[in-house]
Amino acid sequence: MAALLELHDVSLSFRGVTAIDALSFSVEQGSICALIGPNGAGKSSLLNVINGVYRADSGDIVFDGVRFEAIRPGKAARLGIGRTFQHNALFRRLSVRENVLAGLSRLGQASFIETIFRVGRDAAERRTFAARADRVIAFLGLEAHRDRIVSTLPYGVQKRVDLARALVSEPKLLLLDEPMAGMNQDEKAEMSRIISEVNRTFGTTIVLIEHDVGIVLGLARHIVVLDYGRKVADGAPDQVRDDPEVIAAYLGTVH
Ligand SMILES: Nc1ncnc2c1ncn2[C@@H]1O[C@H](COP(=O)(O)OP(=O)(O)OP(=O)(O)O)[C@@H](O)[C@H]1O
Repeated sequence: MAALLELHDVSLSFRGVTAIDALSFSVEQGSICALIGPNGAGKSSLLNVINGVYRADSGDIVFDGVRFEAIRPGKAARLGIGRTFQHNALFRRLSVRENVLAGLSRLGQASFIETIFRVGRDAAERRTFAARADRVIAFLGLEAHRDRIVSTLPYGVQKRVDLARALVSEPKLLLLDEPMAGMNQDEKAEMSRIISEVNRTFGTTIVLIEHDVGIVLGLARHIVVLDYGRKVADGAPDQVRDDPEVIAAYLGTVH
């Protein structure tokens, strides 16, 4: 299958500290790719470069046939790059539905406020967006929580709301920054099942950061291992698991 995402020699540093060091790899259309590596390896920075939150110092990215050196986050979203964050960036005082609708605000004609509060100019757009939000809410099993205020929900449910908000724009590429952080084993298994189902049902290509190697080996078809911003390994789970450099750099250390 063709690559949906290609990184070519991407580098990024913060005041002389190298976060990403001449990194190149590709992610196949329709696959689940996991980024693993110790704290500070550059994983979150890399997601930030791909969706335009950070600007790389050098190198370029090809996404769905479009080559860019830097991109604005809004443009990345419109091209089909969706994103969740390591620490939920949800609107805590708004309902689940309003948060999911917020994921559509960059796509329509209406303003952000008009989109989440379902008021304003374009009634047809409002109806389409509301139907899309409700479909994603149902798909992720969030119906019972639809009108509840996000801050009142358990953490595991909030992580699902974050995923719903990213998914509602129907991204081609979904970047998930530690979607299972802080979860117990049952919640991780449930989130892992949901991520697989999103991938299977919608064909969404997924790049995710996850520290639990057991989960990663079961979920991802492709694993990229980073250490000090460099690529240590890149391949199928079996290859990566048996790579001596990976064992030394990551699997051998307790995270
Ligand atoms: N905004 C920033 N300003 C300065 N330095 C930063 C910034 N973001 C990241 N860094 C530095 O870049 C390096 C890579 O950090 P990054 O957060 O990308 O790693 P990570 O692999 O995601 O780590 P973790 O697993 O802890 O989330 C680290 O040295 C970090 O301190």
